[in-house]
Amino acid sequence: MTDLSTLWEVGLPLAGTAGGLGYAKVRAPRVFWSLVGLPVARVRFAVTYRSTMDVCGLTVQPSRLRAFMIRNVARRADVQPMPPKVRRVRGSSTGLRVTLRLPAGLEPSDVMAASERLRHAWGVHSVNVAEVKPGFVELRMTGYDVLRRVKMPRPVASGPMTVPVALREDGTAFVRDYLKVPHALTLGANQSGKSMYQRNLIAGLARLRVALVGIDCKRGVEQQRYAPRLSALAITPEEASGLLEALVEEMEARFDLLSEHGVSDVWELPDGVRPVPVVLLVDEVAELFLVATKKDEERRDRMVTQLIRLGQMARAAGIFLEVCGQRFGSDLGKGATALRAQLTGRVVHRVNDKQTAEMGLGDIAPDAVMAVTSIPPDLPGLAVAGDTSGGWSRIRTPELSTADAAAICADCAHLTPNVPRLAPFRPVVPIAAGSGGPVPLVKPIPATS
Ligand SMILES: Nc1ncnc2c1ncn2[C@@H]1O[C@H](COP(=O)(O)OP(=O)(O)OP(=O)(O)O)[C@@H](O)[C@H]1O
Repeated sequence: MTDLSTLWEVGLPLAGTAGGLGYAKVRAPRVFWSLVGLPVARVRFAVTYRSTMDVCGLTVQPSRLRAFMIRNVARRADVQPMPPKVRRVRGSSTGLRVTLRLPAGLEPSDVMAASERLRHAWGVHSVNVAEVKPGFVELRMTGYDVLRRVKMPRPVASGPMTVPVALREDGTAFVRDYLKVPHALTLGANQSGKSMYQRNLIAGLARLRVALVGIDCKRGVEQQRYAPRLSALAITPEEASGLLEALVEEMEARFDLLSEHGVSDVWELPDGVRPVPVVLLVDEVAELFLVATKKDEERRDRMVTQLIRLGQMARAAGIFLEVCGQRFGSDLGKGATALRAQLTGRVVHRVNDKQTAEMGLGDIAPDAVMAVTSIPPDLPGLAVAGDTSGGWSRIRTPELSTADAAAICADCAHLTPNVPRLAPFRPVVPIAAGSGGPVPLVKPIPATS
């Protein structure tokens, strides 16, 4: 009887705890990592650090002076190879971050090359290595697959033109910063998650003091719902041509303004004079390249030339491009590769062939092409983001419904600037579906241009 009651008193709570942890591991990996994974990883790291670095080839022989000190001051006969010095260890709800000071003879690429071995040695989901400053690297370990269920970290970077759009596999936010990377291209096959990416971007941009301009030649099926927050929208190639012409005129007028004030960038202008930044969102860029007649061909050539001009010069005038499509190669027609070269931020979702992955990343981050071809179809929204530094990372957007994105645009409608040159393209605000009435009227704030 006593045995039975002891078993009941001790076994039941133990079984409950084990069951709870097993449930948390699957359903709430963040909680499981914080309660179990992180303490275990910390201990494992502390106990095995030196031997792991040794077997991973990340140790160097100490300098002669140091070897002399070890022998004569510390009175140790054997002089062991030294691993990088651990400067800081920080745990988080997604992983563990360790800052290392590299000894002479080791460089960040040595640690990057060993990241897969380190991951296995410490039993974590991934190890990403980032150079934080010369001589220092940060090991960003994640305890579980953070991209399976995306939860954006807080606080995230902020700035006048920064939008957190997705989560990186190292647990940090992937931030679209237009001042660092002014123009970008997003590629992906059908159902790969391009629209979700655009939705997150628009929802973030809607809250900033920027003019959003849309070109969606699929008759506006994607962008029409964001109309309350759009300063201009074109839904046919004819309208797109006129809108691009107006944008180029706007850019030229802004250059006149820069020249009047003797500055080379809108951000150098005084606050009261600076024109509002403009972000042009082009959905399914291939639609702009399609031609049926000779007349269409002329219009296409004009539009592509205008887009290339914007790509080459508009950054200084505060006009940024965000282009999206399924493919973007020379097969689209004249000017496609010249335009692509201007779009230096790249996000490539699952694609149908290696060639498309190469179109997206081959010219800026060749190592990332393989990563794109291995994106599984059961993880829509997973993408590879690269930039001209050659660096790349896997990212995934949080889920955001079209209704929620449209509601954010409607809530932020009062932030919609009226850019006079783009006024003829101002979209008609549609009746909100199911609301039984119109969405709040747009209250334009006067443009300063
Ligand atoms: N980050 C994500 N997390 C979860 N589900 C996602 C994510 N991104 C996309 N999805 C889902 O995948 C499906 C396709 O997404 P989306 O419409 O964004 O793809 P797309 O590339 O724009 O497709 P298409 O070109 O056919 O319009 C949708 O059902 C969407 O809900």
